[in-house]
Amino acid sequence: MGLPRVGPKVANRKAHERKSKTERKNKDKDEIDALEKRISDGIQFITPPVRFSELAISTKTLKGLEDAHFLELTDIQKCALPIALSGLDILGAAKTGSGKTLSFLVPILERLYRSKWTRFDGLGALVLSPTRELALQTFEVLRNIGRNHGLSAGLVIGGKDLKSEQEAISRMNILVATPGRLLQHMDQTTVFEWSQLKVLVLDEADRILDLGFAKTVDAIVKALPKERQTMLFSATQTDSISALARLSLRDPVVMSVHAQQENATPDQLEQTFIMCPLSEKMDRLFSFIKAHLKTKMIVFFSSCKQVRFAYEAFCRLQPGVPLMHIHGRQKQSKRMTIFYEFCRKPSAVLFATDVAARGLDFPAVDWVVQGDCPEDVDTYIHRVGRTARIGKAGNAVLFILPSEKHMLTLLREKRVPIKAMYPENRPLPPAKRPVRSQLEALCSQDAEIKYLAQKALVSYVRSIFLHSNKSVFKVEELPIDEFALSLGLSGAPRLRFVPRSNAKNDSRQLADIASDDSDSDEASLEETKSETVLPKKSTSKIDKMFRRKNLDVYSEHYSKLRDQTSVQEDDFLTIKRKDHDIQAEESAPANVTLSRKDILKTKKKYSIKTGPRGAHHVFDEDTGEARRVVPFASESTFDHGNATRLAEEFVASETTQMKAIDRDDAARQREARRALRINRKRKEKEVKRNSHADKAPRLSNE
Ligand SMILES: Nc1ncnc2c1ncn2[C@@H]1O[C@H](COP(=O)(O)OP(=O)(O)OP(=O)(O)O)[C@@H](O)[C@H]1O
Repeated sequence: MGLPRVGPKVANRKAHERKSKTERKNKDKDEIDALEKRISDGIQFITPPVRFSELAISTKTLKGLEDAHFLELTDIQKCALPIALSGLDILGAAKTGSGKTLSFLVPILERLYRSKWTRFDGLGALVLSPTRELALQTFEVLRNIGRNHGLSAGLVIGGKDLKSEQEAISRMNILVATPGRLLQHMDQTTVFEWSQLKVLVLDEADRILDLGFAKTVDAIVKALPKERQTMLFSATQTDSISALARLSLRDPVVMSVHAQQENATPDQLEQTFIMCPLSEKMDRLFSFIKAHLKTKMIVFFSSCKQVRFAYEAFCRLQPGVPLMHIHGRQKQSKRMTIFYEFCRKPSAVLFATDVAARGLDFPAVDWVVQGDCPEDVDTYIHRVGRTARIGKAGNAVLFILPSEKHMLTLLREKRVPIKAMYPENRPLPPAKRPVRSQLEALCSQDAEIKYLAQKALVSYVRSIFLHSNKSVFKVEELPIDEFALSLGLSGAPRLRFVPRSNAKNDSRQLADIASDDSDSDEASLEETKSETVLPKKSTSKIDKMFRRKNLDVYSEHYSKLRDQTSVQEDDFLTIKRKDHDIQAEESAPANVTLSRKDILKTKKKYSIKTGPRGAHHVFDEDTGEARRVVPFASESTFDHGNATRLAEEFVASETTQMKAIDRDDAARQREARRALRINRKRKEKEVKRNSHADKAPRLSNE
């Protein structure tokens, strides 16, 4: 058998293909030579470019940009692109929504194109993003503008099958990745090769460097080749020299595009604050949503528990606008669905944690509402940056407590122009749609809402306790009981970590909190279980009943949460709290096994104060807590009695107790409502008095 004969037609086609391939190669080579010359001549620096077509970039990239309707450069792009295209390292800061993404994606495509990178050359560029959502968004932009190049690009963010990622990753020329998952591949994927890498980008660099990613990023950077271009971009610039040194930037060009401008936030962004007591927040938030039904709004809270409570409670109150919520404890697929759904809706309210605060490009957001005071000015800037993007108008409102008013000074110091929504020297007008009584009703009828309200409260107070800036966040000034009432609860749960003046075990309290994370439902659940619904000293039957009833709710949630969290593959989406003032030494006791002396002390204290004499106890070796040993009854000693009678007796006693609890609950709610009524009337009178005073003729010296 000979070789298969090739017909003249096929041979012609192959020859034609070869010819056009050679022509294409030659054309590319000519273009690359011309581009290299323009770049080395520094032509781009002579006349600052206005349009993408004026840059020294390939026709393939230019076409991709034009097809995506990117024609003119934004300020940061005008500054960064000529420098990045010439291969220099960059440290870039520019306002939110100013177009930083293209400032590094275009240079990546160009660098690989000019190096004649092929799919067989392996990894050429790496973009690190702090969150999966941001990575996905960057990847989409890259796919859009890079479609005419023959390069391969991959998204490495976890949440997907590691094996399938492992197979694909070795073929990728450009990767957009979150640090945790990338490091996992560097460790475990043997075929993954990065020794030729030319460009490294850190998007939202300050966050990647500050918030718990440091070690991961260190490990990644250490493994990458030293000869590379490195670019860092953020809306708020990091100035930590050590952080930058770790990334081994070579004489980076530092650009702070909007540093000279009067404001650190977009000029077309209208920023206001409402200073109101904590106990009025829910009323005012709901009223605000009701007053802006035809708009698209993001409402930020600092923990996912607050997000969940606001979302679930407001859903039941049906404000008349679609409500959504997004936080770090949801499954990745769910977050994606919510993200796209919110993008599509013409009007909607999205309750969110700071997982949505950075980099995400939600189109046409009218309002950013900050339901609680952000941790610092940078977080404020990133949150409000979800609106007023690329020259569009936008509005932001910050709900702030009177005790947090120092934050306003900090904001103004950092050139954030924020003004009061209502005149500061007068009392606030009453909320138009108060929801307190509805929340009360919800809490008493719906165990889930009550559970979420308790958790939201604990989590909020904890977040205030953990914030490092004590001139703004003063946990001791929080009106916790009033806040509890405003959430619909009949009282505040016990909060072990709220500092008390005579607290002897402060370090232990601190340790309890340090071991928790504001966005970590599961971790704090254990604590909340023991703190809020299982007060250790409660002894009445009602207390016991209350404990039993709520434990069911908790345990149901607990198992759901366990299911939910077990499918999450990596943890870097969880917002990690930044440098709060809990020192390592302070937090140590949580994990330290108590000394024998300490255990003996605890044993003694317990037996003297509380233990029944002669009872048999065991002591937990780790915590030193004493438990009474209840002996099992033996077959012979256990009196079974009549099962039906026992059951009837049990049901009867439980029913009596339930009724007692209901009566007690109703009385407490009546009392709370009465207090509210009195308060409201007092305020109305005050407002009336003030308005009369305003209308009264003024005396003048003239
Ligand atoms: N040259 C341009 N012309 C028109 N639109 C642009 C241009 N560059 C970027 N955009 C659009 O502006 C929006 C914001 O861009 P981008 O997300 O890159 O901003 P950013 O500065 O990274 O924001 P953040 O700091 O919030 O992450 C996007 O919708 C993007 O498509």
